[in-house]
Amino acid sequence: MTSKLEPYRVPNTDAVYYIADFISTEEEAFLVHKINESPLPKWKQLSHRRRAVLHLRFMTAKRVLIPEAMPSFVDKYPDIVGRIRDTGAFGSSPHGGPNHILMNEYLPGQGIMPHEDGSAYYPVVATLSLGSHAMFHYYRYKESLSELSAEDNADAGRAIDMQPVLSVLLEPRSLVVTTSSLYTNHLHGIDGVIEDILPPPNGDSRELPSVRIANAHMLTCQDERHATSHGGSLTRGTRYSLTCRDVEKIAGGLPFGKR
Ligand SMILES: O=C(O)CCC(=O)C(=O)O
Ligand SMILES: [Fe+2]
Repeated sequence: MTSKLEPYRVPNTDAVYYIADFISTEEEAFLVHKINESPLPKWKQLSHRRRAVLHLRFMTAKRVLIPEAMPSFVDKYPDIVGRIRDTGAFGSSPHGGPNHILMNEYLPGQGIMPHEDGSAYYPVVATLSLGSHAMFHYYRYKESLSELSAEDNADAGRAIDMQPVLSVLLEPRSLVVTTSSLYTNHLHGIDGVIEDILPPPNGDSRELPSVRIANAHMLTCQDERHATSHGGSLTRGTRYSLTCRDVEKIAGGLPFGKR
């Protein structure tokens, strides 16, 4: 990854970068307003939450991108796409920056099951959080078949080790960049809870989930800093995430080329 991102590298990994205050509170308020204004057909109701393929640029069922103009609230004011491009996160990707953005809405209590983002994208995702924090966990698969229980085998999927390999607290207005092995052979997810409980760092955490926040020292919001340094709980509000990726194949064979 580029040297520009290096100061934002989350300790204990070489694959995740955390940038607090990637946008201002004014920009956040503007974006949330724009998101809520976006026409309803753009929203898709998933089983647990709404996702708007604010498709900025559209992807077909065959996972090929059809060029479409992005709404101005992601590439003019605020110029999220340009700012992400400037971080160098997509410096080696086919189009040098994100060309596709999926937007998720999470009400308190809603989350996203551990999953992989898949191979249609270049293996970098930059996620902007708006409105509320989220506790974001990365998971690995269990290694060998012998570790699989009969139940796991019946499921025919690979068993997931539910002890996260890395947990980061995503503050509102922050950008988290996931790259390389944490993109390609790990999973990620957010628990569907109404509050995140953080144990006191050196206290007795036997009765509490032992979550170690890898980016605790990088946080800038008062409540998040307090909860991670002293223990406590953080109540979820409505959160929007803009997940920005580079779709490798573009319909019509017209390469975008780097801007
Ligand atoms: O909301 C987030 O931060 C994660 C969303 C996600 O993993 C996805 O859309 O693939
Ligand atoms: Fe994802």
